[in-house]
Amino acid sequence: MTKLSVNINKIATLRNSRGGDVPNVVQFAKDVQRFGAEGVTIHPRPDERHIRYQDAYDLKAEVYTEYNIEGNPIPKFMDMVLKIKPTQVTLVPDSVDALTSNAGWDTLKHKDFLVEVIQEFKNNGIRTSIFVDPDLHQIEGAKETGTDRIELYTEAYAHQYHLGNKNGIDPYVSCAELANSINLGINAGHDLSLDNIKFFKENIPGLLEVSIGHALIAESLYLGVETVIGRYLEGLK
Ligand SMILES: CC(=O)[C@@H](O)[C@H](O)COP(=O)(O)O
Ligand SMILES: NCC(=O)COP(=O)(O)O
Repeated sequence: MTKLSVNINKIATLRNSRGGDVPNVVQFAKDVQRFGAEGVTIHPRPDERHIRYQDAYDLKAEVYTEYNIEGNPIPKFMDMVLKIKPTQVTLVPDSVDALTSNAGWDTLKHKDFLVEVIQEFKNNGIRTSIFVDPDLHQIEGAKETGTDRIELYTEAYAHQYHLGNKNGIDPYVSCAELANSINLGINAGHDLSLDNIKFFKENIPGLLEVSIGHALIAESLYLGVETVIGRYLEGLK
């Protein structure tokens, strides 16, 4: 069973573009859970360009499925996560100005830092996951950090799948097999979509959770726009 955690960053992006509260991020989180999502993911960035730190606090009361907060564990982020105590924290090595996440951790180089941060979250009862490239050395390094799970960075898979190269899955299968053999839980995310999710799920053994935002929101627009235009036309009759 693989859980679907819906990343609602894009809802905050849309809200922020008008300065008001439409769409309402908390209401959206309540609705995706009502529609069956098994988790809600947010990835607040230091400039708060989409999800704001206040959103992270406001969501705490309404996320009754798995609450996953992603981000680079800078002091401000750590402080927030330790106060909120979500189900899971996913550590992502973003630079401050990153447009979106673009690399996994170097778990060998940053081992001491990761060990310390992960221990602090685990001491507070928060499950930990670290964002990693599909590289066997990085998976072994992740195990050494004490993390409960890894999140496989799936951008490369999604790109190759889009080009028609199904063997782009191969490094992910190898990493998943290794992770399973050393008792590391497996999550995955980034650029997963309706197009590529089924093949990924079918080939990755032990996939516990996927977090999906960008494509899921774009697909929702396309799948909903016909209905909404019909309703406007009704209203304009
Ligand atoms: C870790 C990851 O792949 C996602 O959290 C992604 O970074 C979403 O963040 P943005 O919505 O800021 O692109
Ligand atoms: N952890 C990945 C995530 O939350 C969503 O990534 P994307 O679907 O917006 O690329």
